[in-house]
Amino acid sequence: MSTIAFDAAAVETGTGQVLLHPLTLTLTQRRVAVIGANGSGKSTLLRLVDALQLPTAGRVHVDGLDTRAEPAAIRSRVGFVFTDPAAQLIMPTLREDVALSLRRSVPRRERAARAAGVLDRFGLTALADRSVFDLSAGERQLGALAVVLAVDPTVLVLDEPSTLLDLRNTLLLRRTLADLDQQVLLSTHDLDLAASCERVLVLEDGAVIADDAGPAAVAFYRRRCAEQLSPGAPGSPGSRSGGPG
Ligand SMILES: Nc1ncnc2c1ncn2[C@@H]1O[C@H](COP(=O)(O)OP(=O)(O)OP(=O)(O)O)[C@@H](O)[C@H]1O
Repeated sequence: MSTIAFDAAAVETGTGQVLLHPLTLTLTQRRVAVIGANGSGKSTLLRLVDALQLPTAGRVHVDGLDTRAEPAAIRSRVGFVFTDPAAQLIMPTLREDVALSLRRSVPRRERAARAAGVLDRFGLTALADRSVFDLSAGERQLGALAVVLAVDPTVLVLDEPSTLLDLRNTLLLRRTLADLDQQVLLSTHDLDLAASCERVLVLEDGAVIADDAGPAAVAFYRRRCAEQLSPGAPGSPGSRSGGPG
């Protein structure tokens, strides 16, 4: 299993806004989820792992590789699935996109068969040659996952992978992730998916406020949200705190 290590890793904008407070932890579990409110810093944390975002302080390592010093080696190891499949799919069809992602690792004569196998695994064979613009959002999201998994990354990072999926495809995604050999780090608002992970980080305002096994962390997060919405809690609807006198 891989090791993702955050060593006082922090992210600040050029204007001094803190997106992620210094974070020190080591992730070695097979399935790790990051949950939290909109804007709490989940995507920022995930992007550090693939060197899409470099820490403005501290370090991030994947299997000993420093994301700052070796971004290319990091990216060949870490597959990143974006929330928006349009950010991932660049070819006219899924078949071409999967074949493109295989161009560095698979000889040309073997690419077609490999691409067909990957698409079949996700139930995408019937859609493989259709224009990606004619696919539904959920079909594109599954396609983007297939494109990234085709090259067999060591670590798979997924930013809200089930946002666009219907129940059947959500279950397909869950089963696919459960069966993978790779280490998986994902952010999600799907608390059932989070609860099925071995370890869950709960983020709030750019800081980890809980770090626990799936069900315990999800229960903590539910309580936290309920407390914040209860009458009189700071920031809750109807709360007068912070408002004009
Ligand atoms: N380059 C940037 N400059 C200023 N603020 C930024 C920048 N990038 C992100 N942010 C802000 O940082 C906060 C965290 O963003 P992030 O995308 O990590 O949140 P998130 O937890 O993934 O949210 P969501 O659940 O809505 O996807 C947000 O308030 C966002 O607006």
